Amino acid sequence: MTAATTEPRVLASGTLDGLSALVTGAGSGIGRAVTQRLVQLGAHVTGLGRHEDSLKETGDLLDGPGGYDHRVCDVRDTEAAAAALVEVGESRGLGLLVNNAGGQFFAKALDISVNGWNSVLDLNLTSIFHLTKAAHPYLARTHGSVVNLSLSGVERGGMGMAHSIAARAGVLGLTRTLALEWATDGIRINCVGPGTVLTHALNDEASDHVLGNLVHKATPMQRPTPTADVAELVAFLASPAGALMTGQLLQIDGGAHLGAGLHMLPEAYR
Ligand SMILES: CCCCCCC/C=C/C(=O)SCCNC(=O)CCNC(=O)[C@H](O)C(C)(C)COP(=O)(O)OP(=O)(O)OC[C@H]1O[C@@H](n2cnc3c(N)ncnc32)[C@H](O)[C@@H]1OP(=O)(O)O
Ligand SMILES: NC(=O)C1=CN([C@@H]2O[C@H](COP(=O)(O)OP(=O)(O)OC[C@H]3O[C@@H](n4cnc5c(N)ncnc54)[C@H](OP(=O)(O)O)[C@@H]3O)[C@@H](O)[C@H]2O)C=CC1
Repeated sequence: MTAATTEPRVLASGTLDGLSALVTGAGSGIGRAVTQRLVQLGAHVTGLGRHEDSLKETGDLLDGPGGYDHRVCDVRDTEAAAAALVEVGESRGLGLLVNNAGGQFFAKALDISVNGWNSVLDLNLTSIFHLTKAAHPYLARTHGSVVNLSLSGVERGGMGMAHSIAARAGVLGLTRTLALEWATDGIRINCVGPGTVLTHALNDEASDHVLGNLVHKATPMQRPTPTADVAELVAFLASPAGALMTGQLLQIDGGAHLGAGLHMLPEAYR
């Protein structure tokens, strides 16, 4: 199954002129699409990830008036990730942090070891707490924002994803709490919950049969979420049009969170 090619380009060019952004997991999939769109709209993006080659490839694919550089870093090394962010903040300021790096393995809760649990929680929750906290002084200066990549259905549960759902529900709680605590600092923080996005990463994790179930049975609109749609939503939240959006979970999923979603469909992950 291959990704849809829809390219929503709704925001006007120049919308993010001068914005300084940091995107984790910028070397592939959603993170790469977000980086591409932010740069098209005029932002300067620093991409973070563990693999130099894929981060460089993102840079090679960019077209637009903004700028791009990258840092190789594992976000689970919370000190190194915070240091990379501070370097960006000190050198050119920071107006947007996109916590996109994440993922999990699919397993029933009874088959998840303590180590497996911790590795997914470290990646999808703890790293976000540390990086977002490190961003506070810089975002306060710019009245900037944070976008956390979450999951469609995060408020309901997801078969085979106990660790990941628990982590993302934690991120949602963190998001709503920081939206309250940091509102008077002028900082906004939101979650975007994509449905099935046919990135290479998901294709590697799930069979065509599973992907077919996710798209055709678990998604009322019966189509996957294109990376470009997610990217446009992230850009919207970072733009002046999103100036009063904070503490939100925006699910961009063709209705998957409503009830026909994977949480209702045990066979979705088999
Ligand atoms: C089918 C439903 C689809 C839902 C819709 C879509 C929702 C979400 C989509 C996406 O997120 S798309 C992106 C998909 N790609 C990924 O998620 C890949 C990312 N995964 C990883 O990077 C790694 O798996 C990890 C989660 C970071 C773990 O990596 P780490 O290097 O820390 O792991 P290990 O050291 O190898 O193992 C740690 C621990 O975990 C246990 N474990 C690993 N895999 C499995 C498994 N498949 N089942 C059970 N347990 C597993 C492993 O055994 C280790 O535990 P111990 O053995 O030491 O106890
Ligand atoms: N695809 C989908 O259907 C959906 C995805 N999501 C979420 O959206 C986000 C992006 O997913 P997607 O683009 O599909 O997946 P990808 O695997 O393509 O993207 C994840 C990116 O994060 C980076 N990354 C992973 N672990 C680390 C780490 N420890 N430190 C730094 N960077 C890391 C990876 O690069 P590298 O390996 O080089 O470090 C990779 O570029 C994830 O959080 C995912 O769970 C949510 C809903 C649905």
